[in-house]
Amino acid sequence: MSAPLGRLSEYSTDLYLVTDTAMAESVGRTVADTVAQAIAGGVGIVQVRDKHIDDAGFEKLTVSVLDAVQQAREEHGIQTEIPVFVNDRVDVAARLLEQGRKVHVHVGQGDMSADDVRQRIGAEPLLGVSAQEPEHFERARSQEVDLLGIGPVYATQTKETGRSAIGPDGFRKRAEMAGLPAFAIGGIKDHNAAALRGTGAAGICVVSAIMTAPDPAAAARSILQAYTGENS
Ligand SMILES: Cc1ncc(COP(=O)(O)OP(=O)(O)O)c(N)n1
Ligand SMILES: Cc1nc(C(=O)O)sc1CCOP(=O)(O)O
Ligand SMILES: [Mg+2]
Repeated sequence: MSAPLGRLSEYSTDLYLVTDTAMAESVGRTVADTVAQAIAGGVGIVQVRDKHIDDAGFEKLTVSVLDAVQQAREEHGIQTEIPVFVNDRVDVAARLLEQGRKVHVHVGQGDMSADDVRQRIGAEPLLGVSAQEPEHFERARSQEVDLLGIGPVYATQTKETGRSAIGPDGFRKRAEMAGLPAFAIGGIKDHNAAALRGTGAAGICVVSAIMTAPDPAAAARSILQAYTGENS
């Protein structure tokens, strides 16, 4: 059985986009443009992820994404808020929060601990944690964590995870024991997203299939349809 969505229940959780600057640039787009187009296709959560720029550059990138999200919502009449997560950079997130910008944080097992992140950003922002093992789930349940990213579900070229793909069944088993809203991540494309339907996922996370797509709105729509089985 999947965990209740908790504080995520006010959002559209089915499709979560994690950005990659180099991928967007490789097809001649900015991250902000790609995010705006992906929102038109149904993305409901965004995470800003860039391992190559410094904190000042990352802060600027995140502000450009926050502005693009706001504009896209206005343009497409989207009432539901679209949360923007900062990947890893807790100091940047804290600075943006101090400036009154609404951001959230996602960290992995090798990053700052969830307890320390919570201490730094306060109670209000959402906190996501990558988790693979039962002990990760148990620890996250004892912390103020809102969601888990579990993967890689399929093989991925985007990140060297050092772990084998767990497949939809592996994801289902982990989502069942997680006790927190669980997002599937890793190698998810339109041709394999349907296998994640009914696995207890709160949603699916996608990087390359949207960031490198010639038409990010069409790509998002197609992955979302495959996953939910519904036509938009
Ligand atoms: C939603 C989501 N799930 C998992 C990850 C991976 O996080 P992490 O293990 O910290 O690896 P990096 O993304 O930092 O390389 C994620 N970013 N988002
Ligand atoms: C950032 C990330 N984390 C993963 C994990 O398994 O924790 S897999 C991954 C990259 C996913 O990219 P794509 O959709 O292009 O395969
Ligand atoms: Mg990380």
